[in-house]
Amino acid sequence: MSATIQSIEAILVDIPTIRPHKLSMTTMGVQTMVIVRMKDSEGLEGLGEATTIGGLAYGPESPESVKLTIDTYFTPQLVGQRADNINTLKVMLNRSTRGNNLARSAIETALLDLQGKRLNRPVSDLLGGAVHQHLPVLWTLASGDTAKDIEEALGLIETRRHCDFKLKIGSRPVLDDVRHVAAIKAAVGDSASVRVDVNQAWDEASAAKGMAELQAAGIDLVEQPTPMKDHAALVRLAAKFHLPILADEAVADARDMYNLAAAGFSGAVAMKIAKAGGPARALEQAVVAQAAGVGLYGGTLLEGTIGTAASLHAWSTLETLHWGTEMFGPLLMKDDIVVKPLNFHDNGVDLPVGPGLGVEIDEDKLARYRRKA
Ligand SMILES: O=C(O)C[C@H]1C=CC(=O)O1
Ligand SMILES: [Mn+2]
Repeated sequence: MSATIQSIEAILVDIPTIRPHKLSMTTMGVQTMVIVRMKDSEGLEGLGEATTIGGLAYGPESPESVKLTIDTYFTPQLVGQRADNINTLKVMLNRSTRGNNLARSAIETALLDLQGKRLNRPVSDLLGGAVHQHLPVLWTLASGDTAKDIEEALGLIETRRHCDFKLKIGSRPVLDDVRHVAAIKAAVGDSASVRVDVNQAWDEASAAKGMAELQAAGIDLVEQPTPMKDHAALVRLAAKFHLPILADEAVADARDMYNLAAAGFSGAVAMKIAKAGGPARALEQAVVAQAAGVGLYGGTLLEGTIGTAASLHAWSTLETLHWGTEMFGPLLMKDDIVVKPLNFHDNGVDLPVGPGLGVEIDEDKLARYRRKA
């Protein structure tokens, strides 16, 4: 008799950030995680996580809506079902519900963790096996202050915690942003790769102006300069500049990747388990990108350790991550809710070991940070 799903709990957890994190659409002082605890009839527990950025500032799902989707729509369908056939469960949810990929990702992650624990194998094995045990991780500079960003970057280079940086821009006039970026690039030098994320803030003309200046300043990559739905602008900008573009909000899943590549886009894509609807679904997108010659990058929605570990298991199965990863989410938070944090060293992070995700909840910490009302 196979184990069945007995209960699913979706818990809102609020953890302050180590400093204000300033993006084009909001400034974060706290990160909210939706932690999923899925129990089966044999007493095993699968963990999942969904995050977004700034409530509804980033996209159409909020932490609160993710919890509601899971509690009201997913849980009643999943409880009582066999836990071990993940594909059948995903087909069931796909037929009865649409969108809500953040909630879907937390559920797929919890199912994979449960399956891994049942089989005594890491999640990466369930996804075909890890090619890498240590993955490169960049850091995002987003204090909003050029001098503070430079100090932060030099400290991280010194301790070999990170050697590459992504700068969040787009909230100031284009040329002010360019000055900020160029000053940081000059301070960190040639050995550090410096990229920018505009989070859709520019129109096409501003993007053309900004990209010309950023190319001259030695910037390596420009992430989502223009609005997500304007695929044509991304294609035109990619054709105009040597400076490559990283598509983020424009590409959630394999279908989006196909559409953008078919429209003539060249560059790279930020894969995120949250956007795609789970670690396995993010890897479907990777296959399309690889076939189209689009470079791969392991992206984050600033997940805590559970979501970051799930992403790492997925990215570890890929031979080449052309632009590395940004799986630093847990380091942006003041505290963690797991017993053993991830091991960040040598400009990267180790893939966690052990069955499932290889992550265990610290019950005291969870009790402290879970939302009370
Ligand atoms: O890429 C994004 O838009 C989201 C995120 C990733 C790193 C970071 O600082 O913000
Ligand atoms: Mn981005």
